[in-house]
Amino acid sequence: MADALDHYLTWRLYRAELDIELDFADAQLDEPSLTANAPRLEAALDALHRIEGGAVANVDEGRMVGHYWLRDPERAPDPAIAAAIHASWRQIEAFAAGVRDGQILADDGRPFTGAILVGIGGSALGPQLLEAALTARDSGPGFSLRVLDNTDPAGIADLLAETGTLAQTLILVVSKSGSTVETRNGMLELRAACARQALEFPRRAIAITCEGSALDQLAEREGWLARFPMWDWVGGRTSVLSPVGLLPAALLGHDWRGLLRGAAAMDQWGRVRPARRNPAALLAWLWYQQGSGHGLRDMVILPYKDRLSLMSRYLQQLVMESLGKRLDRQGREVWQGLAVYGNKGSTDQHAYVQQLRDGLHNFFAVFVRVLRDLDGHVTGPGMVEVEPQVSSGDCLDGFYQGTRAALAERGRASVTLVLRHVDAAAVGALIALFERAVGIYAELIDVNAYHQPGVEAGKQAAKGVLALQAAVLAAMPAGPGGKTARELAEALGADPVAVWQVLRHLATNGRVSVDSLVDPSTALFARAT
Ligand SMILES: O=P(O)(O)OC[C@H]1O[C@](O)(CO)[C@@H](O)[C@@H]1O
Repeated sequence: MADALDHYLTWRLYRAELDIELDFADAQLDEPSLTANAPRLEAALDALHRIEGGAVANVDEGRMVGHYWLRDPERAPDPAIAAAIHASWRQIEAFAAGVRDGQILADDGRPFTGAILVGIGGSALGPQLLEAALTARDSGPGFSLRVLDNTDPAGIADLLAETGTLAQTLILVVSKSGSTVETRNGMLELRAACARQALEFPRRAIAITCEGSALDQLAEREGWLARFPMWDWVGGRTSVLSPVGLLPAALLGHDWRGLLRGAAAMDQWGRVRPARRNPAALLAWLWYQQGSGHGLRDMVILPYKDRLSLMSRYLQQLVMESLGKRLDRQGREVWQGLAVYGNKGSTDQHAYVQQLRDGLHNFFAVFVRVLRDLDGHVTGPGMVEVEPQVSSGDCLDGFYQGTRAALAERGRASVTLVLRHVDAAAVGALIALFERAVGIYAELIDVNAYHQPGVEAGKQAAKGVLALQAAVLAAMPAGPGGKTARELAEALGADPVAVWQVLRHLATNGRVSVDSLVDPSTALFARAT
């Protein structure tokens, strides 16, 4: 009779080269359904193979999907692409070394000591994940990275206050399209901050964007310190291993080539056949089986390591922007998706694990277990015995094992990714694993994982709001007295609720005057005095 060890070994995938294990023992996968669905999984792997070979997988946008080439340029279908990737590596290496060795200096002749990265979505989440995962914080003050990823004035003010002088700060403006509003605003705010500090913005500004984009043109025109490439065959949410993630990582002194090595090794593993032995295929199949192919169960990401706490935020974009689609590739309405959330264990145990175990059964868990308790630390505190012969790390691992068992006891599925430690190769491998699983799952549910038509609606509507605001401001009467939102809306032929919403924001910020904002039907608005 098969015992627990046999079961574990049956559902364990392990790669010695990476020292990474995927433990599906509690994933509730079963051989009969895997066998029955083997042709679908093999077909998905065939499709991924074609994508890696340069197929135009993003059909709507007529684009190849080449993030796999970023860590293995020789796979690119066009030698010019491989050459461009290699050239970007050389540029990253030279620039980061120049900054770190003090050959590239700020305009006051002193070294740059940190950077602010301005970007959003895929142009910020990857660098943030890498910074959090790979920066050893006890090795003294090193190069710092702050991220401005919103157009929130209070957030911008906080960041500027924390940074203080920008004299020793590089400003990395990251935008694939080069036209994202939040990123443009962040850049303009930092440009204004430089002007207030009598600093020249272009002397510290770096653009990472597609050649010829509005941002690229601006950077060229103004002679920014450097320009790094992005390419239309890399999606924003899979751009972390392009200059988007690699340049910040290199500036921080991370082993960015290790990231690439780890990702390439995972890709190699992810090409294994049959699908039953393939880590990405099995992970994708778990998503499919748990959510009945419709994302009916959420994926809860539970890394038991503080440095990986941004994994869920990173994966939220990768998975949800890729798979959350109204239409499938045949144009049928399918309303697909896979919700992702999580923070870190054991912290989450004191937040929502209660519901996971005892409440609504609408999820499966992805545990990340890191075997080495302390890693990448130059000095460690030594083992503190929190109980006789028990360390904090023993408790953390105990909580992982306990939570996993407690969930399994209630019939809740999980998979555990086991890493020896959090180094660049392991992080690169994790990124590649999820990228591949997304690609395979998209094939299984027949959606285009590489476009994001849904995010356009909100952007267009926001433009309408700003156009209405301009019209409202132009129509604003001078005081005393004033006009109500309804009167202004009638004069403009606009929706009175929309006009009220614009006015209350303007009035709260002193941009128009108002007698009182208590009653939307009687509030009188006039030009600010
Ligand atoms: O890098 P960009 O072009 O500024 O885009 C930022 C983000 O915006 C999106 O296009 C969604 O609005 C993401 O896909 C992307 O990562």
